[in-house]
Amino acid sequence: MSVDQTFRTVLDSLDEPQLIVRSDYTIAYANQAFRRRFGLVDHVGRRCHEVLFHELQPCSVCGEACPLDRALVSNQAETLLRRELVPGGERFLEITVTPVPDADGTPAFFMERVLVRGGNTFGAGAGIVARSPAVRAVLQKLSRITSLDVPVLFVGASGTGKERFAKTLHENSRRAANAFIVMNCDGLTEGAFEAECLGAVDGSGRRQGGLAAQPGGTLYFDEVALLSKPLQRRLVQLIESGMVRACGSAEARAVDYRILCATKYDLRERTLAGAFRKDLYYLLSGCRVNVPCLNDRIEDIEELAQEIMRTGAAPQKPLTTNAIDYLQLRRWDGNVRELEAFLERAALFSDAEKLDRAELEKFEEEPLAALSEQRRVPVPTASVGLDGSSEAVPEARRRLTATQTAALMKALSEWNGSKRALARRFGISERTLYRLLRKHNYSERD
Ligand SMILES: Nc1ncnc2c1ncn2[C@@H]1O[C@H](COP(=O)(O)OP(=O)(O)OP(=O)(O)O)[C@@H](O)[C@H]1O
Repeated sequence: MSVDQTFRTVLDSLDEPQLIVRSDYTIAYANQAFRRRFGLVDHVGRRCHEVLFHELQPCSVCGEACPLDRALVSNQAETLLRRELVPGGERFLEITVTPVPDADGTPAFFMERVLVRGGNTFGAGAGIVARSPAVRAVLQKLSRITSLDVPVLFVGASGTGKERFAKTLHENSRRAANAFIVMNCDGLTEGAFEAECLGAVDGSGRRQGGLAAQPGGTLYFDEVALLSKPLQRRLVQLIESGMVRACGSAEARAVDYRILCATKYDLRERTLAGAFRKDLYYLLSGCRVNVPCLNDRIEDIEELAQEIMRTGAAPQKPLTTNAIDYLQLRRWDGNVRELEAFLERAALFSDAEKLDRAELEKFEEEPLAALSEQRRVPVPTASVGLDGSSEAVPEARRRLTATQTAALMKALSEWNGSKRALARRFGISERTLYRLLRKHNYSERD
């Protein structure tokens, strides 16, 4: 059964997410509302349980009731409410499956309407992609601390989404209606800090505006590791007392802001080296949220890619299944920001109507990771608290996951270039590549 253009147009005009599904659960069509709501591009041929619940087996095999199975037997519409645990809470999917009979009365296909009902979902509606366990764990952690006013330290490599998660925390907190202010700590002067917090000095020597005048928001210190020593002291005062005092003034003013900080550096190392105040380290490290590298959350890549296509500045172009496979197997040492830049470059400059793997490969650049490795740029490593406790800080890992290794072995059979170029493409050293080849008994004949 194929879905003709007129039928597609009708389905796309509906506001409710609808799938057209065959009795073997494969999707013949997903309307625009569905694709928008569940973030799908290449859906045709995939099965509804994969798309909705990320299950490889049909729901009934996984011990869940299936409205399609029921509709097959009853030959009438069947509705089911399915509870799902999602980051920070739960949600309910109301699924109604309606058989559409052919001329002899047997179901030719099924219409499957999927509505998201109620539930309390942290980050819902904020466009946060959280299919991977790693990001779900982050949202879970954030949901626990959203109502507290404690300072939070976001730790993760550049481009992983520290600011995005911090903003989501703000938007889910009681401070959501007030400002979310970003302070860039790199090169921040005491004067600029005071002006931001207490307002600018007017002609009569009085301070006007500033955060003290618009209380109740969230203050995000971007790259807190680079804050100067005098400002570190003032940040300690701000966290401990909620007050800021202008230099040379006896008067302190309350700055009612929740403090969030972020860094890609190992703060413990900086503290041990004397570059970061111990008291500030302890104030911040109590509530630390590690934001994982994109290489450690490949389950998110498909939806992120679609989100980027949908919201980016470049013209929206569909990504084929092999393009998604490629994005999932490639390394992203520049994290989500690199994915955004790569897809926007391809969407902007490609002449093709849709982007497949071959088209994407045309827009590859020399991986920065290879260059930075040559220059020995330090990357954040595992962090151990001053008290001896340890927590893994995301880092650009040099090891491939099992899926990536399998992909590499597959890519090798089609690869025309040098081993060196292949190793670079996968972000590993040539030595690691040869070690993997030996491990997998790969010979040139293969
Ligand atoms: N889970 C996610 N869902 C949707 N978008 C995401 C997600 N994670 C990251 N992003 C996007 O990735 C981009 C980079 O995020 P962001 O600027 O917050 O990174 P960062 O870690 O603060 O980077 P830097 O340390 O360089 O300041 C943003 O466009 C952000 O919206």
